[in-house]
Amino acid sequence: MIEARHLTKVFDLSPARARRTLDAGPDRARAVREAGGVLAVDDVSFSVERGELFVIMGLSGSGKSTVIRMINRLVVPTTGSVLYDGTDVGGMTPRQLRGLRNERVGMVFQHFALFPHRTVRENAAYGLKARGVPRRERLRRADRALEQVGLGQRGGAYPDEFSGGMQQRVGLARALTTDPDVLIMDEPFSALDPLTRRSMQEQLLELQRDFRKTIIFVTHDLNEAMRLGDRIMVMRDGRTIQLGTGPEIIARPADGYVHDFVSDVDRTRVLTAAAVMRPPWVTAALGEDPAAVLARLERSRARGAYVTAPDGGIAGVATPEALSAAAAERRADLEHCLGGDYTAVPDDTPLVEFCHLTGGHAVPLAVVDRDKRLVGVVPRARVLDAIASAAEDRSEHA
Ligand SMILES: Nc1ncnc2c1ncn2[C@@H]1O[C@H](COP(=O)(O)OP(=O)(O)OP(=O)(O)O)[C@@H](O)[C@H]1O
Repeated sequence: MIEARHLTKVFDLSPARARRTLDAGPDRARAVREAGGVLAVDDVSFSVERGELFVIMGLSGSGKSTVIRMINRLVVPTTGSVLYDGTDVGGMTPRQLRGLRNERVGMVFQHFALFPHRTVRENAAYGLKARGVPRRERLRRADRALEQVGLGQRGGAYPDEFSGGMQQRVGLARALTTDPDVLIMDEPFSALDPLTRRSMQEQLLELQRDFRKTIIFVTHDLNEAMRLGDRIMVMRDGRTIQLGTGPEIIARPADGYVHDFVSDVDRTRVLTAAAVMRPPWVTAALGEDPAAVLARLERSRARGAYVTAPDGGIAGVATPEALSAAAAERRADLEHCLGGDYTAVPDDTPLVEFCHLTGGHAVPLAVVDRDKRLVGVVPRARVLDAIASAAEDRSEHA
């Protein structure tokens, strides 16, 4: 949906001089600095899929805001380009660019002004006025957006009756009224207290589950990035140092800087079942011969076989005892062997939520995908390893 190619931005030099300086030698940052400029973003490339929540994370001054401002060309890149749905934003006419900013891309900032003398509903509808949408339609859309952010009944209130978190929801509602394809959120929750922040994050995830917007979310808080991001791009000094999913970044930090950053994160909340699972030892299909499955079980010394139904979902677990009985009775399929007891969790369940479920059954915890198909298993030892390494990391950091 959005593709950024080799974005580079130099401030405080003319574009021509900036480009000459960038070409001057290998140490671009230094060359720019010596010429009196600031290399805010240096050769950053990424693409954001439709429906993805893409997080850009980095400390203050790492170039995050400059990157997102280049996406809708509020900042013009020195070199590089942005493609929006395949169209080069740099080649858009002023009119197309206005359309992009007003209708297709919504923005939410950390601080934005609500009009104190207007109701929350009117505030939420504000963005539509400039677009010439009739008043009745404006208010209807504002009500719908307020509903989406959990303020459905409060449209008649005035901003000063609202807490910081509620005001920020009004800002989000304002961005949603135009039903944009993409939402760009620049540190939207940074000014909120931790509890409110947490509840806003949950609200955003809920909104995302229901509406699947394409969201680019900027934050300097790694825990927030991990909680929200489908993928996270870590920036430092204008460059991308790592791009991946939260569990990928935790498991394999690209360098010491990212490692130091992630050692602060509570891994038990970030590591998912998918990140710690391994392939199941023995699986079987419902129509199979019990004797053959029993032979496989004995070879692997597993204590049960996960049996899948024709639709791919788990039908149950066949234990060695049930399989031997069926084999003795010369039964032709596994239908009557499904006695084994097991538990399954979705692959995106965090470790902290499933660790107590392991070890309670003869077979390891089953991990299933969205269509309830078996994708892996988590034996108890795997969980203990993951928790131990999480704890080790925390004590190292302390
Ligand atoms: N308009 C500008 N003119 C000159 N320098 C700028 C301008 N905007 C940003 N910079 C510089 O570019 C670098 C990157 O800034 P940017 O605001 O993109 O970082 P950031 O990661 O978003 O930081 P923050 O979280 O503090 O907003 C910084 O050194 C900043 O001082």
